[in-house]
Formats: sequence, structure tokens, C-alpha cells
Amino acid sequence: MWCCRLSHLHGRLQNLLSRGVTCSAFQQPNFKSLFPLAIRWHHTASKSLNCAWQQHEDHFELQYANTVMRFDYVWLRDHCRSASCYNSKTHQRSLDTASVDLCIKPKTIRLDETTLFFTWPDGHVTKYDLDWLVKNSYEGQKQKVIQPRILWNAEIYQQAQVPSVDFQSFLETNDGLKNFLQNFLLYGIAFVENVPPTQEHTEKLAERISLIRETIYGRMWYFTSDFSRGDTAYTKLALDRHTDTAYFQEPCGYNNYDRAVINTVPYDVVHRWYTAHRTLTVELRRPENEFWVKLKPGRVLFIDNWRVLHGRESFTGYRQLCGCYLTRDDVSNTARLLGLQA
Ligand SMILES: C[N+](C)(C)CCCC[C@H](N)C(=O)O
Ligand SMILES: O=C(O)CCC(=O)C(=O)O
Ligand SMILES: [Fe+2]
Repeated sequence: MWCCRLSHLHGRLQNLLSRGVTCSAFQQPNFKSLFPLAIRWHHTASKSLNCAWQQHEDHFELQYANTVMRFDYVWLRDHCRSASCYNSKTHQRSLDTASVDLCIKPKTIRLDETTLFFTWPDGHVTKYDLDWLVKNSYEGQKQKVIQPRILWNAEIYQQAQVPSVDFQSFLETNDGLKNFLQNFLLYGIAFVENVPPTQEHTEKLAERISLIRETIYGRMWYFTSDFSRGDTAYTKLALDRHTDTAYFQEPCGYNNYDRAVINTVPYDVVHRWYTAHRTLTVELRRPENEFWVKLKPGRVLFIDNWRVLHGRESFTGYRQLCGCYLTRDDVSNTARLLGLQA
């Protein structure tokens, strides 16, 4: 049974609701006693709004913008954006969540145009804009467009003809940086061309995107096959596909070369691990999943270690590489500041 408000009665009924009276288009003397609380729906009749809500025993249900949302009452109190509950300058919660009664229920709920008002037992009023609730609800979040990721192999990537970004444009224009980051987020790799082949310019490029992560290899690393460090990266040997720093607590990503002794699980789990590792390695080593690119002076390659592994063939002659590790949070932050979904 629905008690619906007709638009021409909106104002009067609104007034009734604000006093906590459950309204009905036609107030019957024994109307309330006929139906338990849980089936009382509230409607707005205006076509544009098309909103319906219901106060259940343990949650609030809202139908709006083609979405059915359900909110826990503690959640509704906890996310209050009133001046006493939320610092709008710093976007931080002032309310002590632990002080909210876990059995809290609103005394009254009323909708005024596009704003819902919840009055709590202590008299505190929390108001929510309907669109804010859609955007921040579990159900609304599920509909959110997430940053697309394009899964690719060598053929798909080659056919995509992803344009590289030029150093000048990358450094001096937001469009250049945004195009680069869009490609990086889509594919997990992206190139910048015509970079002056110096450590300083490479550093400048990296700092345009993010903080540079200092590690045991330094801030900017500049290496060649001089075995200056006890690691095969500092040799002419081939390196199968991998990601670096798997041995860090905050690694760039996993790497078979540097994997420590497996001694934290019993033999039968170890065998299952090797079976899974073999399946992954076979997949990673499929030729169609290998994309070979010749690094040349002036070409900078950025790699998302969670999506793309890197390696090299063995080589002869003199070869010098410089680079650095970037922090994922800062790269994502730069992308978001440019309006990208990261
Ligand atoms: C030379 N450079 C600093 C880039 C890498 C050194 C990484 C060495 C180690 N094998 C690992 O994969 O973490
Ligand atoms: O020499 C290269 O191209 C890559 C070396 C490497 O993977 C590393 O240093 O971690
Ligand atoms: Fe590496």
C-alpha cells in the first residue's frame, strides 16, 4: 500500500511530514493502525524528481535516479556534513564515529525538493542532497565509470598505434601530460619521445608526474654493465620478464630472480604454488604476449609494474640506462588532478 503525495498537495503534506507525521494523500482516521511502519513509502510526485523512500526498521531505502539504495542508519549519521560533524575546509570528519549509537534511528525524515532531512533522537539534523547519496551510495558507486584498462598483447598494442607524447608538450602543457597519463592508465605503459638523453632531463620528466621514490638504488639510477652492484641488471645478461624490488615490503611488483627461499608454507602448498607459477610463466612467455621495443637515447618508457613486466635480451657493447621508481599514489593523484579516473 503506498501513501503518495500529490504535487499540488506538496507544500501542506511537506509540513505534515516535517512534524514527523507520515503523510498520505488522503489521511484516513485509522490509516496508521491499518499498516505496519515498514510498508509506508513516501513519494514525490514531481516527474523530474521521481523519488521514493521508505524508513525500514534497520535501514533507510531510497529510490532515485533509477537506483534503489539502502543506507544503514549509523552510516547516515556518520556521514553527516553539518558544521559540527565535518570540516568542509579540510574535507575531514569531525564527528567521533565511535560516539554514534549503533542502534540509532532517525526520529523524523523529510524530503524538501532534492534534500533529505534526518532528525536524530538528540535533535541533531543531518541533511543529504539526493544526488550526493546516489554518488556516494554502495549501489551508485557500482555504476560508476571506472578508469577503463585495455588488456593487450603485442598485436593489440601495435595495432592501437598509441601515440607517444613529445617531451616539450609533456613538460609544458597539461594536455600533453594528460594524454600521456590517459595512455598510461589505459595500457600500463606509455612513451615520451625527444627527451634530452641526460639524467637531469629524465629526472625532470619523472618529477612532472610524481614524487620519485628513493630506494637502495638511489633516487635516480644510472647504470651500465659494470657489475657495480651484485645484481644481474648490472651485467650484459638477458633478463627474463620480471618486475623489480619484489623483496621490498612495498615492492614495485613480484620478480622470479630475486625471490627468496620459500620456507613459510609446507611442501604440499609449495607444490601448488609451483604449479600456479608454471601456469603464469607459460602465459607470460607466450610470444604473442611479448612486445619488444628498442630503447634509444631520448626515448623514455614508463611501466606500471602491476600490469606489465619488463626484461631485456643479452647484449654486447656499451649500454647505459637511467631511470627511477615512481610512487603509485602520486601518479594516481596527478592523473586525478587532471580529471582522469585513476
Ligand atoms: C638497476 N635498477 C635499479 C633499475 C634495478 C635494480 C633491480 C635489481 C633487482 N634484480 C630487482 O629486480 O629488484
Ligand atoms: O637493462 C634493462 O633494459 C632492464 C634492466 C632491469 O630490468 C632492471 O634493471 O631491473
Ligand atoms: Fe628490472
